[in-house]
Amino acid sequence: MSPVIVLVGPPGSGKSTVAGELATRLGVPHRDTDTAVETEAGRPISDIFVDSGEAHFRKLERAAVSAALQHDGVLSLGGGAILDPETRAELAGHFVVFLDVTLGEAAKRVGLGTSRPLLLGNVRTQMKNLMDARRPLYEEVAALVVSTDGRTPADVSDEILQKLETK
Ligand SMILES: Nc1ncnc2c1ncn2[C@@H]1O[C@H](COP(=O)(O)OP(=O)(O)OP(=O)(O)O)[C@@H](O)[C@H]1O
Ligand SMILES: O=C(O)C1=C[C@@H](O)[C@@H](O)[C@H](O)C1
Ligand SMILES: [Mg+2]
Repeated sequence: MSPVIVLVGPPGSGKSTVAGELATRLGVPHRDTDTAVETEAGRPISDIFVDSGEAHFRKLERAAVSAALQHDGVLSLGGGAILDPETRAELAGHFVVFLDVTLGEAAKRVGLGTSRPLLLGNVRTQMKNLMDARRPLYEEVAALVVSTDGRTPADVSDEILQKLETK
């Protein structure tokens, strides 16, 4: 078994939201690696970062990605999961979709909450650094890039399902 669609992209690109919509429309389960890590650890990601550090979070995330790739349905990854070379290698052969978003739109969507520890401080600056560094990695693993600016999760899902049918 393996997921029919895997979504990657920066925070605020809409991976979790769109994956939920795709799963509902396809009538299959939705898995999200951030949720899996939180369930397994029994605490929110923001607490894992503060108490145990990012490196520890990345270890938990690596294991969660590997496990989730053994299940069917639609899978959304955490924004930084593709930083891991083993994860990128494991994604080969899957239908991976990069949800693209501009800096301004992503910053608006994530707001100023504390649930995304890597964006604390100046959200726009952190987001810009993170997007610049990761864009080549998102592109490397993706079979399809879908722009999400000015589009609803339903519009984004329509495009992905249409491409899935003709792939
Ligand atoms: N196409 C869209 N248009 C407008 N708002 C959106 C769109 N997709 C998602 N959102 C909103 O943006 C916010 C972030 O979406 P979501 O949590 O799905 O992003 P994510 O890519 O999973 O982020 P993370 O990497 O932090 O898990 C949510 O409030 C969601 O409702
Ligand atoms: O972009 C990132 O590195 C992250 C994104 C979120 O999905 C979470 O996985 C965590 O907050 C780290
Ligand atoms: Mg998410």
